[in-house]
Parts: sequence; C-alpha cells; structure tokens
Amino acid sequence: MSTPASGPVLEARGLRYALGPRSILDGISLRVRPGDCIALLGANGAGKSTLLKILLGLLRPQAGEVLLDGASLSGLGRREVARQLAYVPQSHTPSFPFTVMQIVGQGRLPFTGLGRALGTDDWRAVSQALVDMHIEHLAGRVYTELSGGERQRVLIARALAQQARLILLDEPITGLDYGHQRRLLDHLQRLAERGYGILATTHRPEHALESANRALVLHQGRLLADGAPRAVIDAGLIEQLYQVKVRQIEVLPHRFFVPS
Ligand SMILES: Nc1ncnc2c1ncn2[C@@H]1O[C@H](COP(=O)(O)OP(=O)(O)OP(=O)(O)O)[C@@H](O)[C@H]1O
Repeated sequence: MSTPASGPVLEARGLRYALGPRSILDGISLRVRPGDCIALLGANGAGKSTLLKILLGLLRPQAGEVLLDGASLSGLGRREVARQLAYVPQSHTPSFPFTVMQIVGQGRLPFTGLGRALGTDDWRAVSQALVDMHIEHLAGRVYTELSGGERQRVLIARALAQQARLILLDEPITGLDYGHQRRLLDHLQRLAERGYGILATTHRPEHALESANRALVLHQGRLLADGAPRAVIDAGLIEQLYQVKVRQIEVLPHRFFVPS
C-alpha cells in the first residue's frame, strides 16, 4: 500500500449516550485517520448507527466529545464539517422528486451554498462521482423511482462528490448485488490508500476481513475490540456477537465461516 497522504483526523473521546435510563453507548474512544478503512461490526441494536450520528454531530453525547482535526465538532459550523466529513445513510427519502444528477449535486452544497448554481469544478466532481459509482446512465432518472441498490449507489456518489476526506457509511453494501458490493469495497479501499479515512458499518464479518484494514467491534454499547481484522474476527467473536455457532475456515489469505 502506498503511504497515505495527510488528511483530517476524526476522534471520539469517552463518548457516553443514553436514552432516559437506558445506556446506548458507553466509554467509546476511537480515531479515524487518513489511510484507515474501518469496518464497524456489531449485532442489531449494538449502537452502530447511534455512534455514526454522534461522530457526525447529529446527536450530542451526554459525556465525551468528538474532535475533527483537534477542534471540537460542537464548535464547528455545518458547512465547515461537511467539507471534511461525508455521510452515507442507510436510506434517504427526499421530499421532492429530484433527479439523480440533482441528488449527487447536493454533495456540492458545502462549497456552493444553498440556491447557487454549480460551477465547473462542481460539475467535474459530480461527473466523476457518477462514473465512480457506475451510474452515469441513471443521471436523468428520478431518484425515488430507482431500485434500492441503485439509490444506495446514488447516495454514495453524493458523498464522493462532496470530496470530504472522511467518509462514514451506514451499511453501504446492504442491498447491492454481488458485483456492486465488490466494486464498492474495492473503491473504498482505494480511497483509503489515497489518504481518505473510511468508516463503514457492516453485518458481514467477511467484508471486514477482505476489505478493511481495521475492525471496530461494538457489543452492547461498548467497544469490544479495535484492531487488525484478522486479529479481531474469529469464530469466538462471531458466537459472542451473534449467538450462532460457526466453524472457521482458513484458505490463506482468506478466512470465512460456515455453520457448525
Ligand atoms: N430514537 C430512539 N428512541 C428509542 N431507542 C432508540 C432510538 N434510537 C436508537 N435507539 C435504540 O438504541 C439502540 C442502538 O440503536 P442503533 O440504531 O444505534 O443500533 P445499530 O447497531 O445501528 O442496529 P442495526 O444493526 O439494527 O442497524 C437500539 O436498542 C435502539 O432501539
């Protein structure tokens, strides 16, 4: 892998988040650095989406803080954050029948501001994002009329058009066919090699093993592990997280799991 270029660092220090008496996240500290391609694993309800929302500044933790390049996220403006930090949600329902081109163009809002026309650089970023996600042929289509997998690629293209060096993705491969899963994971890896910091939640341990250079594991609101995927993900972890018994198969450099 080539040496990652410099870029912003996202850091969480001692996050705690509760809803009423119910603790959702506790004692979470982590860093997303240039060159990181991180898979965030955890069972349903473990707190992955909540953690992403806190890292994006959409939710405020009761304790701890999030720092973007050393500055507290709570003190930064939305546009300032969006120039460095992009988010790909699991799904998105726009309130207007926007075309794919318009949705991807929204990724340029941190640069243009609301209601301003896109300039040459903006159009270049939008076109490149459409190419990267293989959706040039969808550019004129109405977003709400697309399939789930097509919409997912549009949302990823919007984040790429934003050209933020940190990208947080909530289950990006869910709903994508096998080919698009592979191409997306390869693309995220290449972005990390170019110095982007990537953090993606996933329900597939194999995704982390094949395509990430770090695995973060959330279990019942706490960070159970943070390390190299092969050091962290094994049959014991799968059983602990998902309460299923699996057999671990090694076909180096691959590791996969089958029911036992
Ligand atoms: N607005 C809310 N009101 C009540 N409970 C909530 C709310 N948001 C999240 N929770 C609870 O917080 C916990 C963590 O939810 P979260 O969506 O972060 O989990 P997750 O790991 O992303 O799950 P999944 O894999 O199913 O997407 C869950 O028990 C969920 O029910």
